Parts: sequence; C-alpha cells; structure tokens
Amino acid sequence: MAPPRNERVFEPNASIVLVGCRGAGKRTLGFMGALHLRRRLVTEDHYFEKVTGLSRGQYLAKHGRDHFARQNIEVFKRMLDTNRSGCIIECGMSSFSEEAQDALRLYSRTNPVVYVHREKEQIARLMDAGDAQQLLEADGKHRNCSNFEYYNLYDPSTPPSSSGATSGASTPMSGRHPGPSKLLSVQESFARFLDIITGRGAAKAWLESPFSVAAVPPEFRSYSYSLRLRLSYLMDMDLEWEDFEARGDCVELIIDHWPDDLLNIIARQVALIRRKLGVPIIYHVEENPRGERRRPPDEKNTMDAELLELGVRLGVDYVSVDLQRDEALVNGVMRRRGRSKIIGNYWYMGFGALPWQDEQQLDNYRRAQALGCDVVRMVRFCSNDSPVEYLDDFRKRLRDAIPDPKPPLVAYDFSVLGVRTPLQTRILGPVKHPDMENERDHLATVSNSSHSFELLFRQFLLDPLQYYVLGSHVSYSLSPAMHAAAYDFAYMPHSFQAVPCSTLDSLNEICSADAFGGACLTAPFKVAIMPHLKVKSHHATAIGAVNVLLPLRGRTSAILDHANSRNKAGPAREFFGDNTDWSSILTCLRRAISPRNHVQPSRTAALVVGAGGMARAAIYALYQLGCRHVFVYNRSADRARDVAAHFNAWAASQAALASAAQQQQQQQQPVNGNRWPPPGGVNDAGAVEVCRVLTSLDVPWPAGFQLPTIVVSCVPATSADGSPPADFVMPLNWLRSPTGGVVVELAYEPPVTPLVAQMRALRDSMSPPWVVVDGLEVVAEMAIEAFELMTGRMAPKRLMKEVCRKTWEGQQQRRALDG
Ligand SMILES: O=C1C[C@@](O)(C(=O)O)C[C@@H](O)[C@@H]1O
Repeated sequence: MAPPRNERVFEPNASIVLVGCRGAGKRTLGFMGALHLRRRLVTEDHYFEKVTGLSRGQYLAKHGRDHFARQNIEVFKRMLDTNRSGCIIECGMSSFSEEAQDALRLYSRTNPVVYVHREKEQIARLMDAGDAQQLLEADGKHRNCSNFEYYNLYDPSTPPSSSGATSGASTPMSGRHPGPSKLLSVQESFARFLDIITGRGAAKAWLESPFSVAAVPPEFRSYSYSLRLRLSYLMDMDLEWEDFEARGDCVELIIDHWPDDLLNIIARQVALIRRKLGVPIIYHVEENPRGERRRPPDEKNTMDAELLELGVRLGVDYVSVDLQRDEALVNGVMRRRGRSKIIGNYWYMGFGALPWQDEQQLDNYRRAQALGCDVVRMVRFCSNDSPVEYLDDFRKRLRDAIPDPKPPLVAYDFSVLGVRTPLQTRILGPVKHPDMENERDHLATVSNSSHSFELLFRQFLLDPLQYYVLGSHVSYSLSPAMHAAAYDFAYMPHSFQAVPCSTLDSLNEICSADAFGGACLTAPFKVAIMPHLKVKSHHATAIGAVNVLLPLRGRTSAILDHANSRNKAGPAREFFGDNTDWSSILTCLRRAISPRNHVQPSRTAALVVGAGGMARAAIYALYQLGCRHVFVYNRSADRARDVAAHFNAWAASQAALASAAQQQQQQQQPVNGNRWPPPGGVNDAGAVEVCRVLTSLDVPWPAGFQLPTIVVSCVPATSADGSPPADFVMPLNWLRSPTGGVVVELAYEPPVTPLVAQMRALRDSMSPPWVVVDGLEVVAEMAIEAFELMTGRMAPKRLMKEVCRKTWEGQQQRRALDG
C-alpha cells in the first residue's frame, strides 16, 4: 500500500503570502519572517506604487473607483505571479475582494498562504464599531483562501509597526527596569512556525549545532516526555504558563472540549504554547471526550476532520491521528499533513484490550508504517497486571519482523492509576506537572518528567557525571550555582564545579575522566582548544572559538549516537566544541534593541570592543542579526586586524555561497529594494568587508557610516595574562546616535565597569536613552544553553536566571562584608 500523496508540501523557497485584517500584525511578521528566512519582503502597497507610480490613494483620486478596482486586482495578481519564490508577500486590504481570494486559493496550491489573525477585540480597537463587525466577519473568509494560519497573540508591549517606543532589558546594575521587550518572543514563535511550514526546522538546527535541544526531535532522543495538556484544562488552568517550563520535551494539546468559537480558541492555545513554552506541539483530537455530548458518527467525522485540518493549518509539529477511525478521515489527514509529522495511534481503551502477544498488534504497526506515519503510538488499557515482559517481547518481535528504517514506537500500558511504569516507553512518555490536578487524565496520573528521569539514574541506565567551568579565572563564576539548580529541578545527580586551570595539559587531565560530562571554557581556552576538537558546530567553526566542550562517547561515529550518549559515563578520547557565547549575545540584543533601531543591513553600524573569543562571538552575533558594518576596537590593533580578517574572509565565503544558490534559482529581480541580506560592503580591493578596525578612540566616527546603535564590550574585567584590566569608555562623540542604542557590557566582575559607570552618569542627559544590558543577563543565557547542550534536556530558564542574580547578589554582599 502506497502512503497517500502529501498535497501540502511546497518548494522550500516558495514565497509565503500573509493575509488578514489590518491590525493583525502582518507587517511586523513580514519583517521578522524576511529576516529569519533571508528573503525579500514584498508589501502590496509598495508594489502598487512601484508598478503604477502612484500610491493607492493617489490612484483612486486620479482615476476613480472602477478603474482603481480593476488596476488593483491586476497589480495584486502580478505581485503574486512575479514573486513566486524567495519572498514574503504582505497583502493589504485587496485580499478581502472575492477575485483576490480566488487568486489566493489558486496560489495556495503551490505556495503557503498564511491567514494572520489575533484577538478580535484588539483588531476592533483600531476601527470604528460599525466597520469592525463587518470587517471581522469578512476576515473569517481568509480561512477559505489560505492553507495555513498564524494566531499572532496580542502583546501590549509589541508595537504594531517597526517604529515607536524604545524597549529595554532589565539591568539592575544600571538601575533601569524598563521591562523586557516581547519582540523576541514574537519573533521566536513566528520563526518556529516558518521553520515548520518550510520544513527547515530541525534539519537546520542539526546542521548548525547537532547537540542543541532543537536539533534532535523528541522521538529520536534516547528519552523524552510529552506533557499532556487538555484544552478543557487550559481554558481554566490553576497554574501559570511559566510553571510548565521544562516540564516536558513537547506538549500534547488534547482537544477534548468544544466551546463556542472553537477554531479561534484552539488557534490561540497553540500560539500560547508556542510563545510561552517554545517546545514542539503534538495536536490530538479526542474522539469521545468525557463530559461532552455523544455525536452521531457523521457529525464526528466531519467535525474531527475540520479540527485535524486546523492542526495542520496551524503548523503544529505533530498531528496525532487514531488509525482505528474512519478510513476517509485518516487518509484525508495523511494527504493534507504538509510538514507536520503524523503520530498514528492504536488506542485500546476499554476492558479486553488487544494483548501485546496478539499478531494483530504487529499488523497494526505495519499499517501505520504503510500509511506513512512518522511515529507509531500503541496504548493499552489494562485492568489487571500485564507483565512488562509482554511489551518487551512485542518490541523484540517488531525488531525481528520489520527491518529498519521504521517509525519510532511509543508503546505502554495504563490503568486507572495512570501509566503503569514510567520506563515502559523510552520516548514521548506521557507526563503531567507535579502540582496538576489530574483526575481527568489517567494516562499521566503518576508520572512527571523529573521523577521519570530520576528513575533512569536509579536504575543505572544513566550515570551521575561531573561538569566544570574551566579557565584561569573562574572563582567568581556563576555557572556552578545555575547548573546545580537546574540539576535539582530535573532530579539529575550531576555535579558542577569551577576549577582554575590554564594549560591544555591540565584541561586534558580533567576531561579524560570517565565521569567527565562536559565543560564551559573560558580564557585562555576558547581559541586555543580549536585544533584539538574532533567535531565543532557550524557556528564554532565560523567564529573560530568554542566555550562548551563535550565528550564524544557514542558507540558509533554517528553524531546522533553521541548526542544520545549524554548523561552516560565512559571513556572519551575525542571532543565536540560548540559556542553559546554568540547566541546568548544575540538573544540579549534581540531583546534589547528598540524597534526604532531595528537592524538595517545597509545602515546599522555596531562597535565591538576587544579581540578575544568573546569579541569573535559578538561579531558573529551581529552578523547573524543582519549587521554588515561592524567596527572593532582593541588595545592591540594587530589582534583586531586578525579578527576582522577572519570575519571578512568568512563573510566573503558566505556571499559566494549565497550568490551561487541564487544563480541556481535564477530568481527574478526584486521589485522593491528590500533585498535581504546584502552581502556587506566592498573595500578598495574589491573584497567583502563587514568588519573594520578602529585604531584610536580619539578620532571622529568614520565618515560615510551611521553612528553606532549597538556597542558590545568584550574586554575582560580581570585580565587573563596579568596585564591591567581594560578601562574602556565610549568617546562621547560616538554616542550621538539620534535614535539611542544598546550597550552590552559582558563583564560583571566588578559589576560597575568604567563603561557601565559612564552610561549611568550619562543616563539623564541622553535622549533617546541608551539601554544597558549587563553581563549577568548574558551569562545566564550562556549557562542555559550550555546546560541544554550538556544534558540534552530543556533548561528551567526562569529558575536559572533567578539563581544567577541571587548568587551574584550574595557574592557582592560577602565581598562588602569582607571589606
Ligand atoms: O564567558 C563565559 C562565562 C563563563 O566563563 C562562566 O563563568 O559562566 C562560562 C563560559 O563558557 C562563558 O563563555
């Protein structure tokens, strides 16, 4: 049996169209999407003007309504047609017309057309009451001419367009608490959605950083847990979203309740899970929810097909389908699944469930495989003891009967007391939050992810390991406290120590122990260790520095095997290196850059101070942010030149790769000028130059460039080689950006560096103000990512950030007492 053809996969580069009502946030998402996918943003308004030479208002005034309407639809169709690939297209109000909707429907056969919507009250706020009702009803029609939808949760701190107020980071050292910008989470959620519908998500993460949590989908990890959340519970939940952080490797959203406005309510809950928890989503429609009315079979099939279709439209990671249901319903989902993975279920819920020994179980698995399911889930209710051996035996028979590759299997028994033994299934074990009232959900009653994970150590399937921060000055490091708190949270018996060490020999001795789990590296190792690594992440190679070192301990040379050998002891002679410095800086910058200072590749200028491993990471973060004019200042200009040369060579190689890919696609010329991203400037010799060296602080900012809006200071407060600590302060005439900017000070020991003191002193005289991001914020992000790389588990981010601040405050108090 051939699996049903998937009708919803498009060319990876197919242009993505955004439709929806004014006020839904299409423009902001369009910018973010173009940035994330490195595509051109085409906006309908801009396109119209470009083609006709007049704005729409001018055109209407000049040519009258009928002529305008004809011209408008012509231009609309042409916009779609001439931009079939490589773009994000933002539609304006034209998409409300029937003719445009017909064109979109046709377009959606080859391209993603995304209906963007949000809380109706928020959209209505922007209109007068009469218009609002009519427009919102018409907006609903966008569902019928689109093939995806994105619920763009309204957030009061997110401005509707890319102009407006400044945002900032929490900076106790600078004394400002402006509240973190939510733009980062908007951007992350939309990026997740785009990654799924374009199919580049895990593959990209895998290529770039194979040990990152995002790189290995939960079904391919050695152990993973699925946090079950019922819609009925979410609509009236007794915990905060933050409480669910790191409580499961993915969330299973169970549609078990049919309130009014169901489709929009589900879309909102998917958006909330994506925004608040950032984990993959399994979407499951329950056939016979307790507490809901019984439905006749036809109604059931029609309604559930619509609900399952919604899951695919929302771009969830997994859609779960009961394979015992109507064949047309099952085949329909398989045909429409797009890039969502399918979990095919066989649930035996009642008494007399099919035993594991029955041949039919193998046949069930075979059918799921033949249908093209990505994961097969087999669950049995058992009223009395079902020996674990039966299930083990079933797995063995499966192994013998069906050759690899085959879809991963999730299989377990449950009783009224919950899942019988949490270790029955290695992957996607059903779990709950420990404090969650759970009388409605037998499957997860007894297990939560921490307890289940602890059991693996108790049963010696995993081993307690030693982790470190290593470098010549690590006594003040906050990492041990943050990692220890995360181990406690996840019930991991690991330890984390700061050990001063400054030679490669001593480093090697520590890392050669069987119980060595991994290390955060600091000076003098970040660059020096590079030649000794067997494997490096793509980012670490580009940067030329690492700060996380992991043992390679798999039994095969496959990286997945190594990634799945984390939390296990044993000899390791080879090592993997990754870099979390750059991504932490990037995260903090994204959070702190105000919409007004949104990076514009052709304009934005940034200054990096320093030329060590951290400065390299900062330059790379700026490049990833889109910045193409990075200036480096360092006391030793020669070192700065080396770093600049490294990145200019790297940027040239990127530009060459991009242009080869572009030629291959034979793209048409952009109609508007928003090419993303330009490869960088070209110097006199014709080479790509994204990085330039400044040799003095006593000169005016280089002519022809905007004043910097981003400054990242990477000079260590305490010098590793015994030279006096750096005392960098910004030349005042470099601080005159008319839109303010962001200063990231990476040093936090001592807390008030000369640069922080300067920014504090100037705080009241600078308008608009500069935001100061302190080193604590960055160091917490680094530890979070390092924890995830080292253990393969999601980090309890909020907890680690709290511990970071508290530990630092404790250190300050102790130091004050010691005089
Ligand atoms: O710079 C830092 C901070 C750090 O040194 C710490 O002490 O936590 C750990 C390093 O890996 C990281 O690059």
